[in-house]
Amino acid sequence: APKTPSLRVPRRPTRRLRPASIRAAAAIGGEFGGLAQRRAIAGEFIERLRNVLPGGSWWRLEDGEEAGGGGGGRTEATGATAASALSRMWALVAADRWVVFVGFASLVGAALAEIAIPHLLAASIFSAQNGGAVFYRNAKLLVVLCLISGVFSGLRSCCFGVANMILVKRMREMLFDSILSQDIAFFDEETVGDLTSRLGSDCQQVSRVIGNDLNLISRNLLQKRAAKFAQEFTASANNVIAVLIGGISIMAGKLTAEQLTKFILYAEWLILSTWWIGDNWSSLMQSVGASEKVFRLMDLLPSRQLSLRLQKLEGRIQYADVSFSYPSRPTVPILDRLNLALHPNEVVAIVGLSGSGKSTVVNLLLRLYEPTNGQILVDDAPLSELDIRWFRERIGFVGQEPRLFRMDISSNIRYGCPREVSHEEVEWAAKQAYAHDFIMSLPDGYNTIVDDALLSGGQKQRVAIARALLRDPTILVLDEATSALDAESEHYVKNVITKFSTDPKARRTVIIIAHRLSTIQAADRIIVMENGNIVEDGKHGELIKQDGLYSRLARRQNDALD
Ligand SMILES: Nc1ncnc2c1ncn2[C@@H]1O[C@H](COP(=O)(O)OP(=O)(O)OP(=O)(O)O)[C@@H](O)[C@H]1O
Repeated sequence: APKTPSLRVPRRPTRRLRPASIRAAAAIGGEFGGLAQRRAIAGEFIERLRNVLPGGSWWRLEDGEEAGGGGGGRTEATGATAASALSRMWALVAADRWVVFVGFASLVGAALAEIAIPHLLAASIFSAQNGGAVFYRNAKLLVVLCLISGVFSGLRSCCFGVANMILVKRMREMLFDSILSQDIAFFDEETVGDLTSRLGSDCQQVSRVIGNDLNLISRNLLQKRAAKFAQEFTASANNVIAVLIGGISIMAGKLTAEQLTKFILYAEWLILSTWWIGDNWSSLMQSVGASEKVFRLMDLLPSRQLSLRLQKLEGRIQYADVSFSYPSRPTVPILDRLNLALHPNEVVAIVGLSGSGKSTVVNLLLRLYEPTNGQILVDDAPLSELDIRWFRERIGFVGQEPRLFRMDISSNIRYGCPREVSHEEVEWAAKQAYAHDFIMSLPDGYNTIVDDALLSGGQKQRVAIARALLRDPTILVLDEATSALDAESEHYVKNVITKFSTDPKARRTVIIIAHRLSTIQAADRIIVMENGNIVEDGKHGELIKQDGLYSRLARRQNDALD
């Protein structure tokens, strides 16, 4: 339903800061300052005047600065940005432009019908005095016009409502697409609240442009024009500016009561239309302001991606003098000239105290971030030049807290696999990950619906390992859960890792970030990290003999178990 000023609650007086120009003038002082101050006060007076005139905001309940969608408050657009924002919105709905055209056609139809109503209303009332055919003819016409206006108004609201939904849907899809393709560093800086606000309230506010503002502005503009046009036909009513003068004119016989009534009805209409236009104009500008934030995010491109694809990935990885700081904390070095070489099919465990940089080493390999200095080579090709999608399809990653979706276990294991897989293959992967037995003990086996809450941490990790193995990745990264695994799960994870190093069919390059040293004793090599550097490198037995950090960590964990 159209918004009318009378529906609004009067705005409580807001505390306003004195404009900077007044404060500056006061600070300058003296005669020159006095002149500047007078000018600034005049400027403020004009601003207040504009505020109470049509389109001003004195009756609004919300405070300008405090209101608006989350993450940035309300922004009003200027004319130039409004034109470009409107043309982009038009591009989004252009494929379904017929809805907008039908909406505008109905708008014109409804406005023309409505504008004739006051004229006929007055004519009907006054012809009722005399009774007879004229009255009945006017009354019938009035009913027909009301019907036409009702049907067209309904069609207009419906079409603009549909156009509105199309705009919001397309905008949200494009924005969501753009958010998904951003670099991980983008998410370090943007808060979830801001992003959901862009997708939610900002898109909704933008959509008001078509569904509400443009629609009502056009309707009222049209009615203003039509009212003026109709007014010219109400003879001498044009010469009257007030009811009082009208009354006097009636008494003097210059004007009929019918003419005065028509004039009053049209005059009221004109005033209301003017208010509505002003009101909707400022709302339109706010919607366009919200659209700027949305379009800015939509236009944000992820970092440049290259498209080198190797004939076959063997799984040789080399970190050459890699230094790194997270973009959100550029002054804090996390890795400092790190050198590390992993051979194809090697099972390497990375251990170290919390915060030593283990996950960061893996984040760089997954290309979630780019090294600040140095480079990572994969099969001797710079990682930064590889087609990232192609490379990630060949990497399996099992995080510390794997996510399961609310669907059956079989679908959870298949999730993300780029090819069709049979049930036998799913079962094979589950057996490799030591998940088959516990899955079979569930009420519906592989068809049991699960989600994050229905399985233990160890079981979820084994389902995630099965998911990764089903894709048969050349490189597998396993970030072992830090939270306590039950003894049985720990035993199975240990078995999985042992299988990678001993079973020729299961071999691939494996990187395990380990927190329980008991699980990685069978690894081909153990890398020990401290403060972003590698401080020890060797097999379990060798490192224990070295009596360094690894052996201290191992002793500490044994003591904890005793
Ligand atoms: N996204 C990030 N932005 C800024 N700093 C980060 C980010 N992620 C990690 N860090 C910082 O980088 C350092 C190394 O973190 P990292 O996660 O690599 O350590 P870790 O050895 O894997 O630790 P844990 O064993 O606890 O998982 C820590 O000081 C951490 O605070």
